[in-house]
Amino acid sequence: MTSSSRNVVVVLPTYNERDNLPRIVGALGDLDVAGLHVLVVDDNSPDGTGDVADKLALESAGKVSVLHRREKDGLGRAYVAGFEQTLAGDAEVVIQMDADLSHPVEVIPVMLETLASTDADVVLGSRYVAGGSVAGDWGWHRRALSAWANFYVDMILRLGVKDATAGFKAWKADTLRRIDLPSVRSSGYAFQVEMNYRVVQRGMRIAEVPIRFEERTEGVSKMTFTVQAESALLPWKLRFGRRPLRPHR
Ligand SMILES: Nc1nc2c(ncn2[C@@H]2O[C@H](COP(=O)(O)OP(=O)(O)O[C@H]3O[C@H](CO)[C@@H](O)[C@H](O)[C@@H]3O)[C@@H](O)[C@H]2O)c(=O)[nH]1
Repeated sequence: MTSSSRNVVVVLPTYNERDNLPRIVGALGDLDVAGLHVLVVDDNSPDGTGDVADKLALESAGKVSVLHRREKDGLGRAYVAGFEQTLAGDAEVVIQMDADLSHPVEVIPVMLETLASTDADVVLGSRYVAGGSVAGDWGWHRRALSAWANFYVDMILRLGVKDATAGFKAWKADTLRRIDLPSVRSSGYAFQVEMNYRVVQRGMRIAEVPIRFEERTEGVSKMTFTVQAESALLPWKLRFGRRPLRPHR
């Protein structure tokens, strides 16, 4: 395996993550995963995250690369751009994770093992299966909002997953190839739900492995009212819109 092999590509979307990025890239570099590559997708962050990413890429001997986008366009579209660039290469697995260290890098080998040893088409890091948890500093309102979001999504879409809004996933590259990525429009929580919906709609299987979700210590969440409103509407659009939920191959 050479340093430029890219069997497993971790896609990290960044918007104002200057302080977090070196830490997460360092933690990923310490993992014992053959052919692991990191693709940072930065939306021209005003805090200079793009420059930090370029420096990390220069120092990485080909293990880190950067996709610069012109302006902030939402987490969902940043992922889609990163996935599309990755699928043009030879990756077998694509990991999606936040760059703010809220997702535990040490679970990546578990996710890879689950993808390799089960019939799962995608594995998600779940806060709500046995063994999963959220950081103790989550206030009651955040816990309630997250629990409500999952209840709401399950009530409308019946996706069969405990943590439908989770943002930490390991995708078989072929699973992503079977999803019509250019037509994915949503962002934030809604992006996670829409991607799960696409998987289930195509008769593919989602597995969940437990994670502990940590609260970010640097920078701020980009969650806005618009993102929350989009998330509230999306399940109805998926269920009753022009692309209703119906498994097909
Ligand atoms: N490139 C780019 N990156 C973005 C953008 N918006 C957010 N990001 C990046 O996407 C990651 C997550 O953004 P946060 O704003 O920190 O998300 P959150 O509120 O903590 O929500 C997370 O957890 C939810 C529940 O699991 C998820 O539903 C949600 O998608 C996200 O993963 C971070 O690395 C952040 O820099 C954007 O417009 N462009």
